Amino acid sequence: MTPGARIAAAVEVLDDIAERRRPAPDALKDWGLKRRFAGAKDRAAIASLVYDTLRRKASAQWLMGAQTPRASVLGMLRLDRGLDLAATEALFSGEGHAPPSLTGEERERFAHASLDAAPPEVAGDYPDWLTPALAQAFGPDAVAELAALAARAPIDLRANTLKATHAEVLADLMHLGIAAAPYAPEGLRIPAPRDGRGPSLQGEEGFIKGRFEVQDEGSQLATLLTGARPGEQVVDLCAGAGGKTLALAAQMENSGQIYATDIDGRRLAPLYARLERAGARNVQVRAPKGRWRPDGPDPLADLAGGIDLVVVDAPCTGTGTWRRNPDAKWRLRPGSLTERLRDQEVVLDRAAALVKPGGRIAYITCSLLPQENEEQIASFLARHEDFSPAPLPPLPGGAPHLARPGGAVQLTPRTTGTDGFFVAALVRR
Ligand SMILES: C[S@@+](CC[C@H](N)C(=O)[O-])C[C@H]1O[C@@H](n2cnc3c(N)ncnc32)[C@H](O)[C@@H]1O
Repeated sequence: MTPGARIAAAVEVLDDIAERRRPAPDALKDWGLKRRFAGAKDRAAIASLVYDTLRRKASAQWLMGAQTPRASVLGMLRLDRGLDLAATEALFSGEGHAPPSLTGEERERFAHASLDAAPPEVAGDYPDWLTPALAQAFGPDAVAELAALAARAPIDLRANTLKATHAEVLADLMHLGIAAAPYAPEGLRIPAPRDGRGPSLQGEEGFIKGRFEVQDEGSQLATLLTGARPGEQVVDLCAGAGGKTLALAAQMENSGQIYATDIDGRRLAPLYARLERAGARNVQVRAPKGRWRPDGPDPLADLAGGIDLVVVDAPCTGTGTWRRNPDAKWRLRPGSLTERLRDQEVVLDRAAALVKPGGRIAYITCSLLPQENEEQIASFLARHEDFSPAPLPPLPGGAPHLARPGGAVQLTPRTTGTDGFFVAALVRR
């Protein structure tokens, strides 16, 4: 496909996403199924155009003065890819499968419009209903924080110390331009690929042998902040596919016991093979039969009141991961925030019943919203008088972060260079 034809394809996929309110991966998959002629490089280039456009959707549309997918792509080419008018006109040539040529107005706006007078939600590329929450979280830095969340993320890996040292994984993957991650001791980083197409890590021998996992540095730091120690009895209450379970197993040096569960047993399915590959031997998967309900059978019933540490990697809006999932920011609705807030209350109350006196809860979200973070903790403390805020272990390498009430921390792309994570610790007196 020519570069122009790839642009036309991206506009078509964005049209589908806008008109049918479809998730970007589904729209891209459908497009690919109907266009078998497109090769892997074409598909990757189109996906990268689509995701980059979604990252900058509000500012691109403002710049071009129109709310169409075509305007969004044009604005993104200038704001994100830094293309000039001549290069853009060469792509929008109107020839073959390329999109139609620029109109006079498009040419004018592309060359001269600016974001100088753009409101915060446009300059920061986020849905306007979140303005009050983000202003509460970041004050005058809200736009800068959200702009950093609209950039492409690097690919982060974690050396699995149950199988290999950090230095060994680094040496194994030198051909990918990898370097040590800035803060997480076992972290490694491949810079954000320019064309959005990362290396195929799943084919690396080191991955197949479990010597490393793909995991954002923020997620690695959050796991360290749980303070899980070798020999402890730990519940990973929202284990999902087990990203943090695997990191916890390595942090605990395969000793003590981790009980991994989730409300939805199906989500735990990939965990069995991942544990095997990673050589994690201190994990028991306790899958519920069907979906766990507060009034149904509890796969953790025998553990009540006896656990040193319950890790609550809570269901949340995922606002902190918008770099990797830009589609999600335009799909998020106030109703889903309300639902997540209710889920978080349920998991936290479930965690409280498992902790022994003197034991802890580590509460983690990948959200930037105070309602899901410090406010959720404040409301938990009001419901559970036997718990108090506890200090977190120091962040490795003096990783910069934002301080939150009760010693909690907020990591952000702008401050820490990671996905946005919130971590708080609570101790049962
Ligand atoms: C942020 S994800 C977990 C990600 C996972 N820990 C990882 O690191 O890969 C949150 C998980 O919480 C689960 N969840 C939601 N409500 C729950 C509940 N009441 N009890 C346990 N798990 C719950 C969801 O099914 C989802 O898998």
